Amino acid sequence: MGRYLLQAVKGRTTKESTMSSVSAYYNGKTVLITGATGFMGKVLVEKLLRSSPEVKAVYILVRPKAGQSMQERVANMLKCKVFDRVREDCPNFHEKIKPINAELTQPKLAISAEDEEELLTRVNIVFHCAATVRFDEPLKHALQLNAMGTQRLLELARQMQKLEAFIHISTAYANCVRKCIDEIIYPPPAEPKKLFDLVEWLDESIIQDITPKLLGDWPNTYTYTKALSEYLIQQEKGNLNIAIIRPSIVGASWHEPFPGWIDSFNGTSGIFVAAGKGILRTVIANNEAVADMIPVDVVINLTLAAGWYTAVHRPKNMLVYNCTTGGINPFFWGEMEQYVMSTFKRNPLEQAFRTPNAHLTSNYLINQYWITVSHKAPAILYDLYMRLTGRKPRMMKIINRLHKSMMLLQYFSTQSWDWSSDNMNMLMGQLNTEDRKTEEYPIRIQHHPPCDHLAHFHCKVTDGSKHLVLCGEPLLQVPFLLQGIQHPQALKPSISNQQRGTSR
Ligand SMILES: CCCCCCCCCCCCCCCC(=O)SCCNC(=O)CCNC(=O)[C@H](O)C(C)(C)COP(=O)(O)OP(=O)(O)OC[C@H]1O[C@@H](n2cnc3c(N)ncnc32)[C@H](O)[C@@H]1OP(=O)(O)O
Ligand SMILES: NC(=O)C1=CN([C@@H]2O[C@H](COP(=O)(O)OP(=O)(O)OC[C@H]3O[C@@H](n4cnc5c(N)ncnc54)[C@H](OP(=O)(O)O)[C@@H]3O)[C@@H](O)[C@H]2O)C=CC1
Repeated sequence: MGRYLLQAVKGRTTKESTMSSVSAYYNGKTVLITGATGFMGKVLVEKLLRSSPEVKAVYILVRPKAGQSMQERVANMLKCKVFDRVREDCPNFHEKIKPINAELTQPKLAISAEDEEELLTRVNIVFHCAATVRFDEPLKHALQLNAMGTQRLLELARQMQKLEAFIHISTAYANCVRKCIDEIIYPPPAEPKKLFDLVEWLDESIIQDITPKLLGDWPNTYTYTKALSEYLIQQEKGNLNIAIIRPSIVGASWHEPFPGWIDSFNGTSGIFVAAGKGILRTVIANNEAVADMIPVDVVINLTLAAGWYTAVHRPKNMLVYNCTTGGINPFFWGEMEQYVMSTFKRNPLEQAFRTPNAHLTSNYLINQYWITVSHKAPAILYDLYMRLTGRKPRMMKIINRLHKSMMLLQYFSTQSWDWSSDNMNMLMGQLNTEDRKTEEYPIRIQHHPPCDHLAHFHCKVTDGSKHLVLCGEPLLQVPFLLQGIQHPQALKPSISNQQRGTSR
């Protein structure tokens, strides 16, 4: 093992090596992860523990939430199906995970002095995934978490005695006001410190009122605060070795730990579910615009590989990695519609409201027409039926929520962006022969026709905390869209639960 560690540390790429240099690098290291309870964080923790079983410790910053203590949350998280494979490979993997009570919006991240001391003396690599990804987050909270939280974490990282790399997860849409996005930090939408002062003393309602003015061309508080945090990192990184990863729309896993895992309705996932349930019939989108989706495991591979490269090669300048697919393997929303619809026709979901039949349109009036005819009218009738049969009406509520999310997403479904990917290509070149041979860290999808990889990552949605199972197979439980909807013409599942072979 020592030989591989040495090789990795020296950045050698010899043919004799029999282990991925990325995996070898993390063996023996102490890692700190924020956002580990989230969609991407879980996949990061899993891959790290599975591919580098000798990793020394993985500290995760976790807050108590929804009446659950930090310990309860972590115990629940580790039961998640995404950890099945690592559980099999290394049954004691949980012993490596060291949860730390933290709240990123609080001064000093609300970490106790004792825990802070432990982190400062031990951590070698930081992965910062925590963020609010809600598009409608009030500006004050989005700033406190995405921008100030990042600043606070940087402050902590600067004091870490053994830190080798700090990896920040941003988004490819942080600079979505530009059409061509290079792997550089652009000027921020506003001076972060001035904004922090402003939100400190201004009343919440006044901040809400002036938010559209402050956002300017930015479509939401999420992308705005992610742009600010990139700039803050550039300004305040000091001597730290930092890299920024910018994924586009992150979808279900391609291969790892198994195809199709997802546990979030963010990005396109919720829309696909609504379409598959037959509830969503019309979507504002441009057929010719690129649907830039990337599987979560590919993003995590790139993140870990970038961590290795940053720590071992210590590039002079901070590197930004655009983690996108459109430039390499473009797939368009029009193709997506056909692909998603044909998949649902072949593999109908359980208890669908109607037969799936969603269409994209870029015409606002046509969309409004179909919203009235195909969304609202059936919802009103269905809710009437529910009332008459003594049950609680809920379809209109679902439809309204769907419309709200479609409104927030349409900015991204009607435009295309060009992201350069030179750093991603460079990183691929840096991976040693063993990395390429074993494909342990595939960081881009280039040799598969688009539909091939979509077959995995769009149509397989499995388990997770939200009990989603949509593997080109029936959907089991989807909170809120499904519960209570027992339409007489509900589509029958194409295969049984036993055949499905999932844990739920
Ligand atoms: C056929 C072809 C299609 C083509 C289709 C094109 C679409 C084109 C998309 C472009 C996509 C760009 C993506 C940008 C790239 C990033 O950077 S992605 C990361 C960015 N963040 C996001 O995507 C988040 C967007 N979502 C939001 O901001 C908020 O969820 C919304 C939309 C404002 C809704 O807020 P809300 O009404 O308060 O609802 P929310 O609290 O989110 O959810 C309440 C409950 O409903 C559940 N739920 C939410 N949505 C759903 C759903 N759809 N189904 C079932 N349950 C749901 C939640 O899980 C939650 O359940 P519990 O946790 O309570 O059990
Ligand atoms: N999903 C996507 O499509 C994309 C995501 N990204 C970026 O990737 C990163 C991860 O996203 P994703 O996993 O999807 O997001 P999730 O919403 O699934 O996870 C967010 C994580 O941040 C944690 N968190 C939120 N608020 C706080 C807080 N106040 N203190 C401590 N921790 C907090 C959450 O913890 P808790 O469980 O306690 O809520 C959770 O672990 C984000 O930085 C996001 O911007 C970029 C592009 C696309």
